[in-house]
Amino acid sequence: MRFTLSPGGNIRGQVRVPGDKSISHRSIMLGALAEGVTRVSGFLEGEDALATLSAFRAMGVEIERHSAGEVVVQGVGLHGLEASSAALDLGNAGTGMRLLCGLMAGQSFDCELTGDASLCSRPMGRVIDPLTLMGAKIDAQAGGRPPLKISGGRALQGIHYDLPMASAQVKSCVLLAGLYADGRTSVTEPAPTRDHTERMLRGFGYPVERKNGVISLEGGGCLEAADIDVPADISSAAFFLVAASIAPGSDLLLTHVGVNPTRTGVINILRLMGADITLSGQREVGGEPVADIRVRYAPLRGIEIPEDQVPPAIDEFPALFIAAACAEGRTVLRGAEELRVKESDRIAAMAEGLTTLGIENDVLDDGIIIEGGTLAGGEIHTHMDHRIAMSFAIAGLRAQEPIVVLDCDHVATSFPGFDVLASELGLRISVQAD
Ligand SMILES: O=C(O)C1=C[C@@H](OP(=O)(O)O)[C@@H](O)[C@H](O)C1
Ligand SMILES: C=C(OP(=O)(O)O)C(=O)O
Repeated sequence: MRFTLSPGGNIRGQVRVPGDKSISHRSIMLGALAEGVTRVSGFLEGEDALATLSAFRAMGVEIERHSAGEVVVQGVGLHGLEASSAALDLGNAGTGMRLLCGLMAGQSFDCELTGDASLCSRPMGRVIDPLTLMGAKIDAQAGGRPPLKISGGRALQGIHYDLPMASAQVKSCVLLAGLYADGRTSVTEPAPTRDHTERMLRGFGYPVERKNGVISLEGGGCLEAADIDVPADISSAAFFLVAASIAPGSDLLLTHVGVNPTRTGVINILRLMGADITLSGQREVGGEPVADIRVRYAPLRGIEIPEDQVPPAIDEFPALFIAAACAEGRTVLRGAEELRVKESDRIAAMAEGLTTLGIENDVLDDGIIIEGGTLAGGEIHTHMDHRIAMSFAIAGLRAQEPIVVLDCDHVATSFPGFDVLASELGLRISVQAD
């Protein structure tokens, strides 16, 4: 599937984008391992979260899908999973695989985890290392890549782990393994990362402590089922925050968006660039802060992105690079080497596409320098990365000529229905089969 963007247009209206991907993965995992029935609403029916759902079904958990976004998980308790007869296929999802590694390390049975070509090229050493220290046995392919074979029946020991990189996936993996470990498991992070795992564990009645930057829990407890209302995904809303900011005449209301402070880097960065973004109706839903976000067109200027905003905006940089391309002056990003190990190398993939559109940029090991300018048209390669596809789609609003975005199938991993919603809001997008 490819997107064709006709130049111009603006973004107007009101929309609730699909559910948060991080919270959707976790709702299935913790719901499955809880005692009792967990009802999830607002679940993201994207391929990544559905792969996690299928993995737990394959391990004997009854999970019903009702009307849009309503999912009912019949918890089996921390020790109630059954061995799957086939490898568990996590598709495109780094989150699914890395969090599952932690949980599977604590089971009594062996399992194999696999995924698509993108996932099988991503580094898993970052979770294998701490899990091995805890006593797990995990065999990987060359370079610590999937497929992974995780041996069951290992006695795990609580450890303290200093995360070498700011990664919520690694933090969550270690904490989830800690549920099965003897004694206390604790982590420190080089910078705060999304804390949905900690919040949801607490919501399921499992004590998680945070003291002087050390996050810890004691193994051997149990999870009690709790209902979960998944907020709209700020990472999906981000495409429209940028789209409305760059297209004159835009005025958009994004409703019920998750605004957990570990996720709002995109709002902070856009505001530093001059964006007109206001939050209203701030409330808490199931332990997660939620708000309605209004965004109106405003001229943007280039900035040096503060490094402390990198973790809370980690998935939003492809979209933010489009904002930088449309801004007046130079934008500099450093300290973001993690972007190189996402679904694609997002620094390289974005630099390539920006160059195609005539935007000057310099690639750094850990970031990029982008000179704002005029966007031409051209053919963009997504490297099978959903966020690259949607970022170049919104670039059409400011392009001089049509943009064709090739290989857009992966958009369904995080944002099913993106093209329809974007078109309703004013993006001049059409979809063709490859
Ligand atoms: O924990 C999570 O749900 C996620 C953590 C982040 O990955 P890292 O932990 O690799 O930074 C993010 O990029 C990913 O989309 C979702
Ligand atoms: C990096 C992402 O997801 P994951 O690591 O779960 O594949 C993302 O959605 O941008």
